[in-house]
Amino acid sequence: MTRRPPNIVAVLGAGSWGTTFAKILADAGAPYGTQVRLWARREDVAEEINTTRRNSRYLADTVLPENITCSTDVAEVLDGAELVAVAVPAQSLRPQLQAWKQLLHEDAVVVSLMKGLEVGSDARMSQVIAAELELPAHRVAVVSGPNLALEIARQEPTASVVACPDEQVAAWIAAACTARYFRPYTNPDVVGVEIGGIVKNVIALAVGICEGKQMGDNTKASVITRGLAETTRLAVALGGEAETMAGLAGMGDLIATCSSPLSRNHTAGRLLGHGLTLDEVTGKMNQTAEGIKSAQAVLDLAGQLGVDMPITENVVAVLQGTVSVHDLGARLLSRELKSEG
Ligand SMILES: NC(=O)C1=CN([C@@H]2O[C@H](COP(=O)(O)OP(=O)(O)OC[C@H]3O[C@@H](n4cnc5c(N)ncnc54)[C@H](O)[C@@H]3O)[C@@H](O)[C@H]2O)C=CC1
Ligand SMILES: O=C(CO)COP(=O)(O)O
Repeated sequence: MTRRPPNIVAVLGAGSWGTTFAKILADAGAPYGTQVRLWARREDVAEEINTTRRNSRYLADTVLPENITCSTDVAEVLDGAELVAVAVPAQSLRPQLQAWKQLLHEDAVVVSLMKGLEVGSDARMSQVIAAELELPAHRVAVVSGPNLALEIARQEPTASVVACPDEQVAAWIAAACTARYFRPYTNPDVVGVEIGGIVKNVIALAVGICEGKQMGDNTKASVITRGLAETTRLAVALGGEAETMAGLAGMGDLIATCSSPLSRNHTAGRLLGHGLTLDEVTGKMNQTAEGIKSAQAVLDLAGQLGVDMPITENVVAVLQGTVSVHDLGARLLSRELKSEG
């Protein structure tokens, strides 16, 4: 039996992706009377959305649908929500979940929109959500793909992936976020989909550094392709599918992030390549570039599993200041010769 669309959905986090995903859910749910409730940390953001239908700090040119309301009161936002999507910076997630736990609807499905790995535990966001909220696997899902928020807010067509081990739940979420400009596919491979989204941020830092150093398209294509190879090795070692890495959440997201000036990770890399320090880069960007913090966690995880991730290793060394951006290209090329596979 097909499950009816959710009456109420909640989106926690009113940054660029949370606000854009709220718009997708609102456009998708409008014919069914779905109400979308967005949680913002800041009162001025909530007030602006409710009174002007805009979130000018993150999505200057977008008018949000009428069936979105925004509040700083998370209890109000979660009340009765059957579907809850979360888009806060990865490193800030765990401490917030305890406060949300008691407020969650008893059957709610929680969807991670985040693309980061937790520093310290090396946990994926779906793992943090399942552990802290004590949810079974069929009530935790991930949405990931080539999804630059600003393009989607402008309603430029894109595809994405909804990952959940329960295929009916994945199909229910996919239906709830299918809009004229947003086409989700389903995939039971949560590990692969999530790892694709996490590691592409680290590879985008490397590509950005190469671009900042005026290196050309051959260099960038080489880093992207070998970046996909190391992402695939990590995903497979964790139990994910190599096939997922050839899809939207793997190659698709990697291409979008490594080629777009809209990507914060790509931009951060480019600024590093121009010679700015890490502090100068983070000071200049007032948005989340997850790869900066996740890179070390990715490398730790790879180390535990005995997975070779040379690009990630070099990005971490640049971020730590032990390798100069001037030496990155040469370091990537001077590795021992081996077969491509
Ligand atoms: N922007 C994009 O195009 C996409 C972003 N993502 C992922 O979505 C997640 C969120 O990213 P964005 O919305 O882009 O970030 P953002 O920087 O645009 O917004 C982050 C939001 O989290 C809030 N926030 C910041 N620190 C917080 C804290 N300590 N506690 C609670 N809330 C806090 C901010 O007020 C803001 O509302 C990231 O994991 C990112 O990788 C995924 C797909 C696309
Ligand atoms: O995940 C994204 C596109 O799919 C957004 O990338 P950035 O976080 O680098 O902007």
